[in-house]
Amino acid sequence: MRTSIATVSLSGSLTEKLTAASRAGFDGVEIFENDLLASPLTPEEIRARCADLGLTIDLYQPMRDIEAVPEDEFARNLRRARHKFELMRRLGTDAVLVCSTVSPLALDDDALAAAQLGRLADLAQDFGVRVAYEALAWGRHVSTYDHAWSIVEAAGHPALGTCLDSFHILSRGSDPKGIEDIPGEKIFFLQLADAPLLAMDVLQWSRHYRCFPGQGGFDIAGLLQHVVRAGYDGPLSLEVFNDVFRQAEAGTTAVDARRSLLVLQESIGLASLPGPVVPTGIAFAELVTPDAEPVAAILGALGLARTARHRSKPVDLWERGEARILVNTGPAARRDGTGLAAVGLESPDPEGAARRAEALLAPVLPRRRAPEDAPLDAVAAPDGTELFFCATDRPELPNWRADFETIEYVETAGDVAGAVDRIDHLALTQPWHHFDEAALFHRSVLGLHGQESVDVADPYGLFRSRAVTNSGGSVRIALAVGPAPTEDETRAQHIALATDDVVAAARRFRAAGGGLLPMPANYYDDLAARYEFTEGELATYRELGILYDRDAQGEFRHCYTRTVGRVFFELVQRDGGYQGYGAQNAPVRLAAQHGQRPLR
Ligand SMILES: O=C(O)c1ccc(O)c(O)c1
Ligand SMILES: [Mg+2]
Repeated sequence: MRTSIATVSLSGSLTEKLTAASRAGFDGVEIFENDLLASPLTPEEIRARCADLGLTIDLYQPMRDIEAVPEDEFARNLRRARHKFELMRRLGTDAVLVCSTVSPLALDDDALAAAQLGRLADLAQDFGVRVAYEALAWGRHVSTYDHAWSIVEAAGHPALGTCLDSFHILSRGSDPKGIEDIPGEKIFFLQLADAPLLAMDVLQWSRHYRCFPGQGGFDIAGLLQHVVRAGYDGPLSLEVFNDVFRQAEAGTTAVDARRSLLVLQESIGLASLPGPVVPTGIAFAELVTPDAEPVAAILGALGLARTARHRSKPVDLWERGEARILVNTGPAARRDGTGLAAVGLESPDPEGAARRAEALLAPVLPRRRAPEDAPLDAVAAPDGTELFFCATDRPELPNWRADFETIEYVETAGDVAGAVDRIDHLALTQPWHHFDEAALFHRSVLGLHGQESVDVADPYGLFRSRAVTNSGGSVRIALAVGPAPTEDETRAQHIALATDDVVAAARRFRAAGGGLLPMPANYYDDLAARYEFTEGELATYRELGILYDRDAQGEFRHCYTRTVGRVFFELVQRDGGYQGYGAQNAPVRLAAQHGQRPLR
């Protein structure tokens, strides 16, 4: 099906919006009246610009407060409509959206509404225009799709149909099954928007919190299935009013939008994409740093050993069990300081994973960073993190480890208490305007499941986190966004290493000279009130800065290292199937971090 996007969904000037929509691969746009009013371009120029960009103008909108009014008022409305139909002729678009009225002048009289919409359609027909009547969820007398349809049906005019908007339908809790009772050719337009499930005034909800399908809590796929069964064959058009997207870069938002439509179409069999290849583990995390020394000191204290060096680049491999961390001191690091730059995901089919990513508009990175490197499939995540699809030590596939030469190192004793053995999770802080996009990206491109989104208060604002995981939990990525007093802190990432004895791990780390993040005494007093601990247990946690959480399945104990540049490490002990990440403790941890000066 053709895809379209309302200009209101994107930021910038009309030209910027159109360019972004075209680059992302949309077939058409809905022109929002305010975008046209604010544009220096004439309607003819807008029409030409769209044509140059390969975009059709599928809808002009909105026309408001037309129907069910006293005759003298309606005469004025028709006059206004005539002006807009003339404008639409210049724009070269033949469909207009009319929202159900919110005017205090409007009467609760369906017969009058039908008669006046019929007369509007008469006039529209003279201009070759079709009128699509949409029920706003907060319409004065008409607020549900079935009510709007009954008025359109009563009017019985060929130039009058209905516009369905998933937000208005689902926010009212209407049953979308009834859509199948509307003849497909009378559904003149379909607007799609998702939204988080919030209990709030529906107008505010609609104007500020809409998001792209798959990013909220509505069953957009289910609704779309009813619309398709009704026989609708017009465009799938995204109409998303969202405070964040209004400020984000239009190009990125448009790609995010198109990705959401592709996934939506795939979910109901309207598009066929290379299937998801779910990663089975984290092969490595790659840090870049201008100065390896502080990073090496922390990794060493965490019990990892430097085991190999890249054959041609200043990259070291540190490992312990299945926990592998690359430390890259190449040129990128000198530009940007210490940070997490790349993640290797163990993939059953690296090439297939990259094909899906590409089909879902992820930027594909060159397969080789240098001629002598193993050809690895890689894409960039929305936050710029490079994701490598890896096959570690599988003879038939290129192996990233083959790029590394083993170096002599002293094997630290085998089974030490508290040794880390793998990466439990990665926490990737997202730029604030990429949060929803990041969650959809990781779910759709990588085939990971999204866990519940968690909001907690941070000393400097709201900290929001949402984890995506594979079904066994061997890949866990916590996507987060939160304000912080410094730029580095808002971009901080962390690597959580799993151990089966966090107390021993923390002690060893400290004994090896590692700096643990101290936690406030008040936190432990509160823990003592909430849970019963064995004799001495809490004193140990207090001494080491270990945090504690519990869910229905099990327990979680974790502590943090000091930050180096924009990176810190967490030691975690998960017991009995605990599924979370200690979000309860995040405000305390964040406050403790804000009070620390990072190591350079
Ligand atoms: O919020 C509004 O006014 C508005 C306008 C046009 C639409 O299509 C819509 O769904 C909402
Ligand atoms: Mg709408």
